[in-house]
Amino acid sequence: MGILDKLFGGEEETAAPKYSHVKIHPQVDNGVKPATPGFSGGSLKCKCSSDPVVVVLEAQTAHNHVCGCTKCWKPEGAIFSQVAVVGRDKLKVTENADKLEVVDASAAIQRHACKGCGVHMYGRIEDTGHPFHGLDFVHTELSPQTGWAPAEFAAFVSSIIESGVDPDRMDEIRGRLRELGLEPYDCLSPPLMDLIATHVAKQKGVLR
Ligand SMILES: N[C@@H](CCC(=O)N[C@@H](CS)C(=O)NCC(=O)O)C(=O)O
Ligand SMILES: [Zn+2]
Repeated sequence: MGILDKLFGGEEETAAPKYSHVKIHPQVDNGVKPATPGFSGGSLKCKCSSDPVVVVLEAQTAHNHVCGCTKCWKPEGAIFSQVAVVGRDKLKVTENADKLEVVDASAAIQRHACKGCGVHMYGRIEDTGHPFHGLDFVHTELSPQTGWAPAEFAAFVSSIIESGVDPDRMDEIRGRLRELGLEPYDCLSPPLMDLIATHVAKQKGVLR
């Protein structure tokens, strides 16, 4: 690019991706696609070839993100899960609900997994005092529809080490997340952390 282009905003210089060899999750590895405007829901299906569990979501999801924690369901080979939320009143199990079981009843998020294929169909918070009560956690990659809200950030990034990822790979993994526009956080994103803290402050009565 010449000096005049630089001064007067000629051609844009876009850095070539440096970390495209680093795989995060199939839904984001080739770039994050925008949601379809007006998209208002669809279905999720587990991976069983017969009698699959089907869940219907009657709304677009929010706060989609990739999560590096050890508890969220990930597709084979992925180091991150991709998980979004939807209002619990917008989620219905429509087929083969009898195949679902709660993975860990003591966890805040009750993850309902298919006993056949192991896929987590939804996670629900039953504790009414929890900041995220009312929201269910879902993996929209299980949907045949396109148009779902894309991942916006990366959560619990350092936790991938707990799954066995070499700590020496963290720079390239955070580098790839940034290239994809998924800002890496070691807990949740600042808006969600603020939401949790506000909830706690109101519960304690230090904020109204
Ligand atoms: N370092 C832990 C973090 C687990 C964690 O706190 N996960 C978050 C994100 S999904 C959470 O909200 N967990 C609540 C739960 O699993 O019920 C791990 O990787 O297992
Ligand atoms: Zn998680």
